[in-house]
Amino acid sequence: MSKFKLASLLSRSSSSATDVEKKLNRRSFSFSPSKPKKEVETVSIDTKPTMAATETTETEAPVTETSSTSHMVALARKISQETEKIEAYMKENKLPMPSFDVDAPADFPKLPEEILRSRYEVMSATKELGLLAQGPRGSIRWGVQQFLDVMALQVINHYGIAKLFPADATITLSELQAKTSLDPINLARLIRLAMTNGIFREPSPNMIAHTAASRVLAEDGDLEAWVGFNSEDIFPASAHVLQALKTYPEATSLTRTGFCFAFDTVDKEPMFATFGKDPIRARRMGRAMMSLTGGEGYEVSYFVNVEGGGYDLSSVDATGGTFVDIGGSHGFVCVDLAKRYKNIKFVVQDLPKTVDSAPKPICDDPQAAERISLIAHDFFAEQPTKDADVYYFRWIMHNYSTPYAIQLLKNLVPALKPGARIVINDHCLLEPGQENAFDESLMRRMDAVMLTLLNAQERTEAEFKELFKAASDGFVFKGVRRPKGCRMSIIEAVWRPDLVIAAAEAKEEEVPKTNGVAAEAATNGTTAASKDD
Ligand SMILES: C[S@@+](CC[C@H](N)C(=O)[O-])C[C@H]1O[C@@H](n2cnc3c(N)ncnc32)[C@H](O)[C@@H]1O
Repeated sequence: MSKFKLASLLSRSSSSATDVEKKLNRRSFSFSPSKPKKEVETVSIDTKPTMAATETTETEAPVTETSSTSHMVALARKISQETEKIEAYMKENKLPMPSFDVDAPADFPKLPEEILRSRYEVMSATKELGLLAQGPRGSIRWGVQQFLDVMALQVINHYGIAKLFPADATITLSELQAKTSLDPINLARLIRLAMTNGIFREPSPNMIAHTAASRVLAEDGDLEAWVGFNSEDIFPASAHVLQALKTYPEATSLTRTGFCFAFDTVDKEPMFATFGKDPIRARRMGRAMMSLTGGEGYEVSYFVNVEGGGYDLSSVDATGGTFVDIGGSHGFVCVDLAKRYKNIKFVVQDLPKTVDSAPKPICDDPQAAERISLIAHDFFAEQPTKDADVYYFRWIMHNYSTPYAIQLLKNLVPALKPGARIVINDHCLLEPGQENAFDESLMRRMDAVMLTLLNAQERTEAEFKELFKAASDGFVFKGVRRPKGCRMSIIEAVWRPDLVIAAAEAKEEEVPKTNGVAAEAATNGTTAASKDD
């Protein structure tokens, strides 16, 4: 008997989210130890973690810790050294230094790589120095209360306090109190708590003024949505994660999440369905996502620009092939790709409501627009676009726990032609301490958000590889790349059922495993095959 059931490998394999949940309501391999990370091709900001006791920087005059220099002083010197580099660059380019003064820019301009690196060094070292200055007990005692800062910001954002007076004006506390239905005493106490984080200031007793932070909260609707989504959806949901984990420790179901416990939807509906019924909340989440993904390190250009380490589709372009963007929203990735590649045909798939609300025409370039079609498709059903060259998932896999993610890949199988590429564009977690400290904290928070809302997760390279392997032996994992400066990685596999068939036949004929590519592919998940490709 062949080890590989070819019929099942090539069979149609769609099923609904609920079916998946019933069949596979367990975490299948999340706890498998990952191997030490091999060198990734490119990583974003190449700073070293600063928590290590023996710390050096990659600057010309490294700050080293000697027996006469404490780690705290080494950190303080590093902060000073890296800040001076930032200042020198800003002065040279006649740019203002960061400030919370009301008229200061809300963001740094786009910085060259080494200055960006200095910024990250300062952020990481400052955090570490702050923890050391608090001491271990103090860092925990006071760290655990950070949710109160979120609570103050939640209330201020919800009541639109920042929009109640102009950026260049001051207002008395009583005038501000008169402009809102928020109880006056509570307004005063929460605004003063927010001030400890640079949001508003009190230049003289009972006179309130804006800072650059409160000003941007008033002016930037996407940031307002980001704060609303985080503080009114994720924050209450996170307070129920413990309850969810205690009740359903396997933590894979979309309807048994912290979110579901917080909003009374346990075993009723997943978060996406709850938002589907509430247009205001759905719109807020959409704008919040725009605020995140339009930000530094997430731009679509990182995927599109081959010169900067993006994904090369020129061979697909040469043959006029097809690119399918699964869960592709309004198709903005395909629009950018279509402007670069003049022959590729694009199919954007999403839920009917999303497809219906896409702009028409999809973009202002007719040559690009005519090659992009949008179709309604539920990615928990079998893939309807057959024989495409590339199937692309951006920000999709991290929304699902392992059983669902495997199902998403299985649903492709009936549509795949040999050589079809499956490209996932998501965070890919490095081993602890390999990322710069700021990015690591950001990605691990995102991982926790996924747990909170969807019992989902960010993944390591090993976990992505296992997803493909669990979905079908026909997927050949090709590895992970990350464009420089980008937080998202490009994870790729190719569909090679021929190798599985050959391996099965070889096995049936009792050909020794060492004989050839096929047997190797069958046993180790296909390294040889990817070299072949
Ligand atoms: C996090 S967004 C990612 C959107 C886009 N790929 C991007 O990079 O911004 C997830 C997308 O998946 C879509 N989606 C959710 N459930 C879906 C389903 N069952 N079938 C198809 N699309 C779905 C949502 O409408 C949304 O556009």
